[in-house]
Amino acid sequence: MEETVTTDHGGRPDVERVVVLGTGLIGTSIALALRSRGVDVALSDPDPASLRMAADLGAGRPLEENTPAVPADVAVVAAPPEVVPEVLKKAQDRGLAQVYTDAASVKSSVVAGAERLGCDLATFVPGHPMGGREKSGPGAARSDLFLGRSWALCPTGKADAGAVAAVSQVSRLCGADPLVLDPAAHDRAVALVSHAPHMAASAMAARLLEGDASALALAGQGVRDVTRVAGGDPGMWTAILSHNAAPVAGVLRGIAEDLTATAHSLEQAQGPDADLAPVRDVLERGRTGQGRLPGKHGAVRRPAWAVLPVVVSDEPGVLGRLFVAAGEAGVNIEDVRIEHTPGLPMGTVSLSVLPEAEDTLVRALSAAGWSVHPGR
Ligand SMILES: NC(=O)C1=CN([C@@H]2O[C@H](COP(=O)(O)OP(=O)(O)OC[C@H]3O[C@@H](n4cnc5c(N)ncnc54)[C@H](O)[C@@H]3O)[C@@H](O)[C@H]2O)C=CC1
Ligand SMILES: O=C(O)C(=O)Cc1ccc(O)cc1
Repeated sequence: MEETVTTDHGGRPDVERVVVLGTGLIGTSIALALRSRGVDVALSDPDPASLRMAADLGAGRPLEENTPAVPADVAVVAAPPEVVPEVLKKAQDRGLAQVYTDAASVKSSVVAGAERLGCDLATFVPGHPMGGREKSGPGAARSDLFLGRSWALCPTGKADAGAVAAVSQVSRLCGADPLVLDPAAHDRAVALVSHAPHMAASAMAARLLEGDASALALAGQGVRDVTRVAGGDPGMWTAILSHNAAPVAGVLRGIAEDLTATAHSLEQAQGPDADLAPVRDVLERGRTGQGRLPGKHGAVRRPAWAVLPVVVSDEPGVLGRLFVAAGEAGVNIEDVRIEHTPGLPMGTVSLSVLPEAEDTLVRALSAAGWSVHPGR
């Protein structure tokens, strides 16, 4: 059961004041996105270093200790899944907000925990933003993390319609598309599209421990794509997997069957003309499945930045000079990616800029003697 949420208030948001409890990657990213839309944000985290960093990044101001005179519109619990129910209960008891949501990657266990602790389910709309990174903490936060992503909302039957509308608006303010589904359906879906893929990536990445340095030196983009998410925090992922154990185990069994059949077929193969039908079957189904993922035809709305590769020599100060040259041309660098081939004295710095600034930057850098490669 699922439905898209049509409650769109447009214009000036009704959600004007938000409290974010947990200022790690997700909490700080939500807070930054809301701040960029003019929302007043108060922050809280038991780790003072995380809280200070989030505040320094402009994600909001620290939440005052005492009970607020006026509750915020929405409180977002962006803490590890196992503590979400208790954080929610304390927040509701303090009257921090009129409506509550969370960001945990699992939903049935959070709802069960909230029920067990006697949380008010009329004002709680469990949520899950489907944007993330393989890094933790506020230092990895980005205001555009949720742009064009789905944001699952899993209200129980007891939730007020106004609470669902308010949380839906929070998701839209972060640039995401809210999608309502029940907690069990959510957990089955994310087992397939997030949790089992994470475990499969980790299992592949664990094989890399067996490779010697020369094997790893041959690694190209393919293995990096397949293993990227394996860089996530093992503690957090163990908690996520343990809270969605049966659905994830089911998907992993299917993967294991395909891999076992593939390995068996390859072991039986006698020469290049061997019948590899089982292998081909997995490859065919894999290609069809990959094609079912939305995104290729425009579902993901990331900012359309122009990317300008600049080949630079690997020497001290070169990045500083490049950034100064861009600044002198009046061009703001939105993002930067550095690729350095070990053993070579050169590297490529890819500068992301607003499309309308690209020509100016190309002209200015070329005139100053930089090796720019637009359109690559
Ligand atoms: N990492 C990812 O890509 C995604 C994670 N999520 C979910 O978002 C939640 C937060 O994950 P991340 O931000 O990645 O983790 P993180 O490790 O970057 O941040 C978690 C923060 O929660 C704080 N925290 C711990 N106990 C707390 C408590 N009792 N009250 C308030 N804050 C507390 C920690 O001090 C830390 O700052 C998790 O439930 C996770 O399942 C959802 C979407 C994506
Ligand atoms: O890194 C990615 O591509 C992700 O999809 C990250 C992610 C991790 C955990 C979630 O609960 C949701 C999204």
